[in-house]
Amino acid sequence: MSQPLVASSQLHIRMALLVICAAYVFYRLNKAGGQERLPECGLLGATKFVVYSKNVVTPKGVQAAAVSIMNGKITQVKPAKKAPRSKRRMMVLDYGDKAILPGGIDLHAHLNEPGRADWEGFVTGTQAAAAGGITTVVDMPLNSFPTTTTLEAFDMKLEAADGKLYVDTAFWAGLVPENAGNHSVLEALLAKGAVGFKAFMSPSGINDFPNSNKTVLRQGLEYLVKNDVPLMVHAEDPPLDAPAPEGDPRSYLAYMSSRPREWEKRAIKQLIELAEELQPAPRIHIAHLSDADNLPILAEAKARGLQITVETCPHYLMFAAEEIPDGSTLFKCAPPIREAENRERLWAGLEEGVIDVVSSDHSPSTPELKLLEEGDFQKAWGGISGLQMGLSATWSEGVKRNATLEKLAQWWSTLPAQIAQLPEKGLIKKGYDADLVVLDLEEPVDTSEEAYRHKHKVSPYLGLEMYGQVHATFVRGYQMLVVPAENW
Ligand SMILES: NC(=O)NC(NC(N)=O)C(=O)[O-]
Ligand SMILES: [Zn+2]
Ligand SMILES: [Zn+2]
Repeated sequence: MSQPLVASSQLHIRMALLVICAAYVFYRLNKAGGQERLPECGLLGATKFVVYSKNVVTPKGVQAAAVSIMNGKITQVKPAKKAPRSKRRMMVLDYGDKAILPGGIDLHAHLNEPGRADWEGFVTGTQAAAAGGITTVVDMPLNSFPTTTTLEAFDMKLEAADGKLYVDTAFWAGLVPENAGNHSVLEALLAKGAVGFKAFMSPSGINDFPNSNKTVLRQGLEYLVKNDVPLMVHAEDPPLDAPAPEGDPRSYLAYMSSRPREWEKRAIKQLIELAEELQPAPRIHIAHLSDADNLPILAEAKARGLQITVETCPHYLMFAAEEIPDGSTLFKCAPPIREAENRERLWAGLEEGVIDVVSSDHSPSTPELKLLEEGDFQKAWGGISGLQMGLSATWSEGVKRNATLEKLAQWWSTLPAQIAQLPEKGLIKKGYDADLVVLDLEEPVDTSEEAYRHKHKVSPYLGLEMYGQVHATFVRGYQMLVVPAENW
């Protein structure tokens, strides 16, 4: 039965995107933070237009090229030394030497709706995504209430998202001990359009999303392999008798030591074992890798042909434990941000392709739960707000380490599209969705609170000096104006 099921589940994935897209509300975002409903969907009413720049990131490399767009699709990518002239029926947007990349695809964002929309929600979450050059968000199954582990909960997700999305949005379903062995539930969630499943090997911080051990993961994977869909795993495996955190609750180093490297290593080893034990080979996606010590075993596993993919996050690539002030719970996340030396090895892992993708792991809460005044790392909510900043932060830090635009597009768009199996996304290529981001590589990013479109202005990225400001974001040909044209 596996063949038809694969086809039908992929068809449904596509349909779910289309259904949700049809329910879009399009706004032009203006700098004052207000919203203006566009009279018509589409760029100033145009369904056919051209974007041009001297630095378009195409599958053939960075080229001076004109990208023709019609009805939300890329119809042609034509190398051209100069921008074509606008004609009456064909507007040309000339972005000069700014970079044009395939729109960012963030595989890991907690938008927290329904149930905890006071933490974020679809409106502010997807507006911030557009402002940060992200054209597709894949929403996490937890921190919303209910968690997306049942059919009813998935329906509630879709209903809650209806009419609130500014970028394309797809959904992970949750794999938990209660549904892992119930394959008809997993089947139904895939049929609804889930791109895959997410599981935790450590407590998730949310009571109704319990963690799974290897046996539970195996139960779920036995079904998922038949459908060739990914299982994304929070890979930290704390021992049952893990001691309570010790020391000053405001100390960052005490927090970091309370989630030691062994936890990640033990989890990743088990995931590699599972990938080896099961036939056909399961797709296992390791969420938010923090500990670079795991890179050699991951490289080996990949070299053996296992379908393991790896994600890291901008905060692991940008920050370092030595620089995190005590009491600064803005930086609390799990697994923890480690030392500068570890960060450099993560960059090398990305460069070598052992780490495939960068995603935000945007996991905001209300400001109160971050306990910013007490600065108590043990009690504060674990999760960093950063969906809007992830792409620019990766560029800003990457360029210091000789990262190229081609790599940036791979980490943030091409490979995420492959992992989530989103057809026709992730490349600037004829026939693909016209999802584009225009970046000014040298311009300082506006990291002010006013520019931060998330619900709460609580993030370690605020006020930082970063380079690579987003100038425009196109979602299937619809322009989400971020910087008003007069400021280009
Ligand atoms: N419940 C969460 O949002 N958890 C998240 N929290 C982090 N990363 O600190 C995560 O993805 O593990
Ligand atoms: Zn996680
Ligand atoms: Zn997460």
